[in-house]
Amino acid sequence: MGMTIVEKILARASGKKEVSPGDIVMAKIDRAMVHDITGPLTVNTLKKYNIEKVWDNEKIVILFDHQVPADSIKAAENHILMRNFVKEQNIKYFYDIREGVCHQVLPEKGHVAPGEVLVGADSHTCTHGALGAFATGIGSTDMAHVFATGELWFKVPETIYFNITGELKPYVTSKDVILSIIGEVGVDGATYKACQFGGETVKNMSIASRMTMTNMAIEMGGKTGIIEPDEKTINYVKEAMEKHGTLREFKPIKGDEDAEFSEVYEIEADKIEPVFACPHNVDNVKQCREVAGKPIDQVFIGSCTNGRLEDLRMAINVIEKHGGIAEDVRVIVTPASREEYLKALKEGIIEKFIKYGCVVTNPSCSACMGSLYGVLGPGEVCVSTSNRNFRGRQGSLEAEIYLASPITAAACAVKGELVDPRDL
Ligand SMILES: CC(C)[C@H](C(=O)O)[C@@H](O)C(=O)O
Ligand code: SF4
Repeated sequence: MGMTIVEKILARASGKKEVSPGDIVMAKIDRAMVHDITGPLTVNTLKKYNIEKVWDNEKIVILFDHQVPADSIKAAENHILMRNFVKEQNIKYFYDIREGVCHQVLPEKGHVAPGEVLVGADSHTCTHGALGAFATGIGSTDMAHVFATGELWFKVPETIYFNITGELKPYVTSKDVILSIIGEVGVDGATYKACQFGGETVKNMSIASRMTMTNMAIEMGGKTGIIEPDEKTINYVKEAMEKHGTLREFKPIKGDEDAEFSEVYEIEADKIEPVFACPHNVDNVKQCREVAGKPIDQVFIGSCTNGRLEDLRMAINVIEKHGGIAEDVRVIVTPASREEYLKALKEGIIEKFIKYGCVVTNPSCSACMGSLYGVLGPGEVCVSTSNRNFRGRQGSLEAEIYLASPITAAACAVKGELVDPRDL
């Protein structure tokens, strides 16, 4: 019987010829990542078990993104603890407060390659599956095991295949595709499954748009999101590695022709409309026109879902076309990384955001989870390009978050209310 890409990656990483869903395997880890919030727990667990040396100081990536620059004494203490650990263990890849969100920084610096196994102490590690790796979020204590041994056990997941064909309509983006999928599947409809996205629509997407899709696999319970590597993937990865001195050999893997999926969804791209995930669940997905007209207080354009150059471009185009943002709406723009920020700066995008009265912040998780700034007060309504809209996610339990694409979010910023970008 044929194997899916995920099965083949896990088989190779555990030294087996064949694996099937449900098998327990011990896999070798190619890259392991912790950030400023999850790292301290991993380090303290290592200390508790008297582990003196990590398994490989060149395969661990440590990065600060959630609370940067430190916004509290607690955050500053976490940073100190992690900086000390980096020195003590001679960790080769350490990115202090300046680089941006882990799920953009790792791919762009060449830390993710097709066919590899990547674990991160962050639930959106599934993002990296857009590059054809098996990538998944794990807990900080499991991460301590990885830091100590370079291995971790996995139950081989079943795979759901989303076959997406046809062309997306104008004003519809990969964010609308993934939100629509989650609306159909439900927040727990893919629990512990690998969510594989394919078809000509995905093939035509940029790597950034693909990352938006795999990023949100966890929002339907997925163990990972994955897209088979193609020429675009290989070029992206090689370029990133060459640019940052992380060049290494990697062997891309694709699924077998006769691989078995637990479910297959056929999705027609031209039927997808601009949508919002409405409060307070990611699967509460409605067409923009169904909820249009509600006044809003804040718009957040950023995060590991939609803070990349193409997202910033899409947003500024809408704002510029309509001559600016509504007077009483706060718009927070956060590039996902320093590199994306610099590119946007060179293109003049940042200057335009500032000119129109948007607040442009340093690359970070920013307002995404209310852990840094852009916190919402009671009764406030926010349109966000991020990936979670749970009660209290960005501050007050009485605030409301509508998730949307950068085009839709920008349209709402222009109008000062929920709107379908085609109706501006
Ligand atoms: C802080 C971190 C553990 C958390 C996660 O794992 O996802 C955060 O990034 C989030 O998006 O909620
Ligand atoms: S940007 Fe948001 S979703 Fe992504 S890692 Fe940061 S807090 Fe988590």
